[in-house]
Amino acid sequence: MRLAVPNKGRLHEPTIDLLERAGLHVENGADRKLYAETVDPDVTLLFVRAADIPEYLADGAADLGITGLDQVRESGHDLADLLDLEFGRCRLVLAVPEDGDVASVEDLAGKTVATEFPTITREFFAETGVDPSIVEVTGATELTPHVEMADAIVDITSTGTTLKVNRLQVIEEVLSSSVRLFAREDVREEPKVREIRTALSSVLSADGKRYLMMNVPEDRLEDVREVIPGLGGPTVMDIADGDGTVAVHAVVSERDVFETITEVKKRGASGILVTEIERLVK
Ligand SMILES: Nc1ncnc2c1ncn2[C@@H]1O[C@H](COP(=O)(O)OP(=O)(O)OP(=O)(O)O)[C@@H](O)[C@H]1O
Ligand SMILES: O=P(O)(O)OC[C@H]1O[C@H](OP(=O)(O)OP(=O)(O)O)[C@H](O)[C@@H]1O
Ligand SMILES: [Mg+2]
Repeated sequence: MRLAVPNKGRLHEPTIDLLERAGLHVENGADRKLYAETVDPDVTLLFVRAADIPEYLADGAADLGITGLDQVRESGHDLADLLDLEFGRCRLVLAVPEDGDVASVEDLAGKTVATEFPTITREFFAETGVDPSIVEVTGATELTPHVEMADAIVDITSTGTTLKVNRLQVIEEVLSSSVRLFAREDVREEPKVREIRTALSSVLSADGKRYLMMNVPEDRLEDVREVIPGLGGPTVMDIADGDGTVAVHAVVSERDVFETITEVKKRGASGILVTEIERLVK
């Protein structure tokens, strides 16, 4: 099974980091290598440009891929969107000069729009019934309205800084994107694909969660139970020679940890331990 991942750019590091945390350790993945083996003999990584990943999947050169939804939409390929990996969040927006004469989509009739995403942009305008000319660029799109190349742009924004610096304002959102695990439709049900999806999902489920362990006098157990927000009920275990004390383990949200500790202590808990969770398979 081949998994295509971004070879550089902002998506490379978080992708490798996620694979490592999911236990899919990358072997011999030295810089400049175009592919690498993983700890799983059945999974090979291909290092490819984020924009090319959909094509690799559609061609059958790779079975799975990690890239932005924007890239898959732009490619026009029909791929299975298996899991939102919750990074690379951005919006594709239609933006115009702050002090210009375009204030709405309708004002773009007969005008020009510059973009790195011509397919998505054409689809967007096809739905509006307005038909501007589309100029394709491969970067620095925000410059084009200032050099009379375009009247508007369709480009990525996340913090909004680049638009602001270039005195551009958003008039429409075209697409909301994030990085996802994609598969070719014909392999989506394969056991190995499910296994990889579960491993990645378990890392996301563990994010922001802590494992809480404590000793509780048996006769206070119900009081303690009441204040543990937990994922399902807590696990209660007998302690050998516990002398009326049981061990209580629970998964709680990181933001609830402080208050939970205060509350369980009040109710007689002792020996409280908090640890990080690497993965949580539901
Ligand atoms: N400012 C941003 N904030 C969040 N996500 C972004 C941002 N810019 C791009 N992305 C996401 O990252 C993907 C790849 O963008 P990035 O600029 O890292 O790679 P690239 O342009 O392909 O890199 P390179 O041109 O160096 O190969 C985009 O398709 C989008 O999904
Ligand atoms: O809203 P912001 O946080 O300012 O981010 C938006 C900018 O980020 C991306 O550019 P990138 O840094 O990838 O440069 P590139 O055009 O060279 O790919 C995108 O094309 C925008 O220009
Ligand atoms: Mg970029």
